[in-house]
Amino acid sequence: MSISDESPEYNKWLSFYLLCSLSTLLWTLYVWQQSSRKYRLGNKIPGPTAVPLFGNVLMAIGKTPDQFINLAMKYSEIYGNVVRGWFGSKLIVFLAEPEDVEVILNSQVHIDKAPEYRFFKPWLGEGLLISTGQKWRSHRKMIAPTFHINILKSFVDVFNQNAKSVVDKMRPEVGKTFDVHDYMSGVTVDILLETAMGITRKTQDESGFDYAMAVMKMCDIIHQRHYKFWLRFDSIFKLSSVFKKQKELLNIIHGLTNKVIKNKKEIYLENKAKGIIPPTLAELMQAPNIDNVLANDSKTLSDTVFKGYRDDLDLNDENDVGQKKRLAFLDLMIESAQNETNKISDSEIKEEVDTIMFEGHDTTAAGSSFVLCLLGIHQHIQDEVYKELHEIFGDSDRQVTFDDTLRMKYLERVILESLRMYPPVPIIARHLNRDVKIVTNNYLLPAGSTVVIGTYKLHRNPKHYKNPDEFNPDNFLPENTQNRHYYSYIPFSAGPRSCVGRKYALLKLKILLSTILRSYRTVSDIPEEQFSLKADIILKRADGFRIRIEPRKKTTTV
Ligand code: HEM
Repeated sequence: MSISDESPEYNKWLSFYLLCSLSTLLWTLYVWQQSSRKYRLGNKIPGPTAVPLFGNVLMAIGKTPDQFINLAMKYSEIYGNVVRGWFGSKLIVFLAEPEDVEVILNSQVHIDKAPEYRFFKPWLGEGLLISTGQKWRSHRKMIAPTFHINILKSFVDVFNQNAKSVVDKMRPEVGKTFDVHDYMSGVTVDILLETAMGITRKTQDESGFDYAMAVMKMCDIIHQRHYKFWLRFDSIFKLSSVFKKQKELLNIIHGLTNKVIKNKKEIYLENKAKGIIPPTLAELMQAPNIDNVLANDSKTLSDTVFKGYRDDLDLNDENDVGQKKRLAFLDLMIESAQNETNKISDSEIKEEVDTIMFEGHDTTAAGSSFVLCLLGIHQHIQDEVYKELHEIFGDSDRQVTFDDTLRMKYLERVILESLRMYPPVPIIARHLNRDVKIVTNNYLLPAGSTVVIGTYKLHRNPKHYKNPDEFNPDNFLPENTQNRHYYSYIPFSAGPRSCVGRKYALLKLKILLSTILRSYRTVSDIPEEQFSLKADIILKRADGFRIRIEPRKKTTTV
């Protein structure tokens, strides 16, 4: 009996053979893959069982941001502080041991960001956060000095005015339960518009508000591209409604940055023609005396905490040349481009301003919101903070000075501890261009893999913090920090690519929080065990930062 090539029997056999051939092909591919160097090295590291071709990617699909955090925590409980995962054929290694983290972050070689940062590219271009190589080096060298302590001191007034304004805005909330992040986010953008772009409250029109909203929504889109697996593919993303939304938002964001840069440049040139020239970056960097370091009593607690990975920010401050007129970061960049100290084009300036606006926004908004919630829970710690503030200010409601911030030692410990337990940037990711050997078990991580540093997990290592899940500002008493591994505390990352805004952020947080806490007591009825966290690029509470505020006793103006 013959089987005709039209018959159902023939089709059945054909399908069977095709399926067998495909399975054999996939199996051979899988076996070949597994024997490759990358797989051999990767599979030495513990991690969940991977499915052929997909690796571990299927377990992440469909997870919401808070479920994703829980999953990551579950695997770190099972496999420890070095865990591998396969994203298809891509090796991802999660690190949470300070010794291993130091190998990566302290290196001048492993400075490339992971491919996921490309989602920021349409917004931030080749700004400091994502650029690499020579471009990153030269821009970092140019931008780090704009965060010089003298420039920061000149922002104290802006921080104070905005802190006062948010206290006023929060007044109608007295006695109610509300999400304090809304307020922290708003005030942070206002401060950034002023300090990064030089747009003051008076000169801000509707576009400032639209810009702030657009920044917040763009963060959300980038986050969606991280956890909605299909949106990772540019071809699919470009067909989605999210892409259309992104285009609209970028028009708003880039529209304002371009407009401001254009105006500022025109003003600079007009002034220059009149002989009015602002102080130059070069002036700031030309220290009359290299030994003129900041006196010890003007060093903050965090200067000590972060001294282990001394970065270019410290070098800046040693070149202290006295207080200067206030200039926004943008003014400084325009000035340095115009006087040809630095080669930077208008579009590169735009990328750097957009980067600062992004990096400086939700990080501090989330950081300050966590502090207010934690103090709302731990009333005895809030009492200590208030006692310290009362010692500094008495009953006066005068503005905070830079020197006052140096005296806020306990508040600083509270901020550092809050950043330990709830680091606004919960993961830092790098792409490895070369093999690297880490300390744990001498594992060799092959070039081409992605390293993910889990700040959240690292900061809760019982080897370095006695009761890691307990909110205890005393973790930052000098006697407790001096023998701790420096890389066990990296809320601002560390090494050459550390956060350039660290000192700015800490100064702003102290002024903002002290002003709020002098006016209100915060109260929270939700204990930390019930916080529902989500890594929305920035770590936040999925359940909202809900607190109540009660007015402090009436103060008298001096
Ligand atoms: C509590 C507040 C902040 C936290 C926790 C924080 C944390 C971080 C972290 C962890 C990184 C490294 C990111 C990575 O490698 O993926 C970073 C980079 C950066 N941050 Fe911050 N940041 C804060 C505030 C700020 C502020 C206020 C600014 C600017 C005004 C700023 C500007 C930057 C910039 C430009 C970079 C890129 C630096 C480079 O790659 O050279 N940050 N920040």
